[in-house]
Amino acid sequence: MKFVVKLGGAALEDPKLLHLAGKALKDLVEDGHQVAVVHGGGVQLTRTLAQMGKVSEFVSGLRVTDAETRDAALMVLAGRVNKSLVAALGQHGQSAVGLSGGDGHVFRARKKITTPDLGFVGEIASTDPRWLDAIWKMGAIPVISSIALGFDGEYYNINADEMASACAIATKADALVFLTDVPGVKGADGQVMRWLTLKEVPTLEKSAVISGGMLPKLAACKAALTHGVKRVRILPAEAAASLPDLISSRINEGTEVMVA
Ligand SMILES: Nc1ncnc2c1ncn2[C@@H]1O[C@H](COP(=O)(O)OP(=O)(O)O)[C@@H](O)[C@H]1O
Ligand SMILES: CC(=O)N[C@@H](CCC(=O)OP(=O)(O)O)C(=O)O
Repeated sequence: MKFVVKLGGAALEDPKLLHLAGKALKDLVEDGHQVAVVHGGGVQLTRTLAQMGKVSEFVSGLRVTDAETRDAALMVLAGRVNKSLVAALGQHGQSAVGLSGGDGHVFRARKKITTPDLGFVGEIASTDPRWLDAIWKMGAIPVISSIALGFDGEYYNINADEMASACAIATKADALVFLTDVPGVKGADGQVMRWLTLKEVPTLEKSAVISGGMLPKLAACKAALTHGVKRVRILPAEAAASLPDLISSRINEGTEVMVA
């Protein structure tokens, strides 16, 4: 099976979770699966920006990104966070190749047109997954940061959930899993929903049961499901070890997002 696993910044903060996730990813590869990792790093970027004296501002879960913020995103996401993840996989004896969307033109971006304007925030305009195939042929895991190269020569900051769904669609993945810092999507009663259909999402958004970072995540789930990705799950990073159980549907953690 082909898995795209998205690792959120909050999960990457905790060395124990990183260790757990790294082991689970290596086990999947050992079992003969193809695995691509797309990572975030929002928390880490916010921290670096604060050190630079910049306050982070988000609109519907997306960071307002001026040129200085975009350059910091390159430094933090494509740099420190990406390389740390490659190193963590290496500690498990799993080789990994770090790249951002610009490398090999795997992901090209265009500016996201929004009101208000978000600056250098992009969306994926085209993909070329051949480099990912080459990395898989070598038995390695591609580790992809959420930066993509525009046709105007500028790098764009892409929400990592959106990048993960673009990756799952481009590679025709069987499953897209979001490893995150919450036990799943919580409903109006505060309980984790074991299943969530796309039809239910707009009502939950209108009543603000779903907000913040969960908005782009569910938009990414929808994009993947409507473009042929069969399994989409939001999973607490603590449950990373149960990733292989996803294949047999024996998994009892997180929220399975479904078309209907
Ligand atoms: N209904 C909901 N259920 C769970 N989390 C929610 C919900 N609505 C908003 N959230 C927020 O979404 C966040 C997860 O998104 P995000 O911070 O972007 O995670 P990640 O870094 O893994 O992408 C949670 O920490 C939580 O604050
Ligand atoms: C446009 C936009 O908002 N990009 C995100 C990219 C990182 C990300 O998405 O990280 P998490 O998955 O850890 O939240 C940002 O700047 O925070």
